[in-house]
Amino acid sequence: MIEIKNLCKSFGDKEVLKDISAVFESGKTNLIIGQSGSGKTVLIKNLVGLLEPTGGEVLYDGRNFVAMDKKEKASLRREMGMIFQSAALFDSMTVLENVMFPLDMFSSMTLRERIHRARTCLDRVNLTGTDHKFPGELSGGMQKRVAIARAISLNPKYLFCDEPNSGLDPKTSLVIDQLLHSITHEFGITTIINTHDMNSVMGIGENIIFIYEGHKEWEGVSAQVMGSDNKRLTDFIFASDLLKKMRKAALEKGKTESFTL
Ligand SMILES: Nc1ncnc2c1ncn2[C@@H]1O[C@H](COP(=O)(O)OP(=O)(O)OP(=O)(O)O)[C@@H](O)[C@H]1O
Repeated sequence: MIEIKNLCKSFGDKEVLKDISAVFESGKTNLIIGQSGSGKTVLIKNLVGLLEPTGGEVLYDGRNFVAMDKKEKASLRREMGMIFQSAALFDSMTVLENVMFPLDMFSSMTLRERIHRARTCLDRVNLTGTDHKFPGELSGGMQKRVAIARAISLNPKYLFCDEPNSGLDPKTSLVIDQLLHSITHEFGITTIINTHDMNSVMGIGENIIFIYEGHKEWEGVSAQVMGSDNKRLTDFIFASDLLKKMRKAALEKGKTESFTL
């Protein structure tokens, strides 16, 4: 579980995160949503230590990350997996080498054990047999799955995903969402996903934090989005006329709980 308490972040006079408190539970897909520029990436960067908060606490299962020294932070970082917007794979390395990279860097496993572990992770994301391919030979969805395999190679307790569906078609995005969801449940990971994807919100939003201009405007689960009377949230989620009409029709039929995009 990750808990943030009164988190603030400013750049000079510019206040980007304003007193955000939230709990991200383990074994759940926690989503951070919000308009472009609302502060989602800055929030994730504060969580993983790429930025220092101006105020507040970040607690990893009770351990205050902000107050840790460099060595303690480095050790906690080994419990984190990260998936970036672009899959951020090493183009000159094979798929297997990419997945082995964190193991090479941070584990004391033998070569045989590292290969075995990397292959197990590739099997888990349905990429058996792609060991010797290079990222450039794979589709965008397959590259994301390699990135997921790499992110779980060290058995992370915490998984951070920045826009995991960017650049993917809706069907492939669903595959990635389902994979992240099932891995999260299977291994009891605290997963935090920064997303714009409304299918993800409705499909895997087990805990949703909606950030508006740097503050937490709303939180809930996907089944509560539809019936919410928070106008900023519904304007954001149901941005197009088509979605507004679908929401209206579903509300009229009283189908707020079962609505999916
Ligand atoms: N290093 C920085 N220095 C100054 N301002 C920054 C810095 N990083 C981010 N910001 C500002 O913080 C605000 C929030 O940015 P952030 O990248 O978190 O938005 P976002 O919600 O992730 O947007 P998007 O969905 O487009 O990625 C923006 O106004 C941005 O310009």
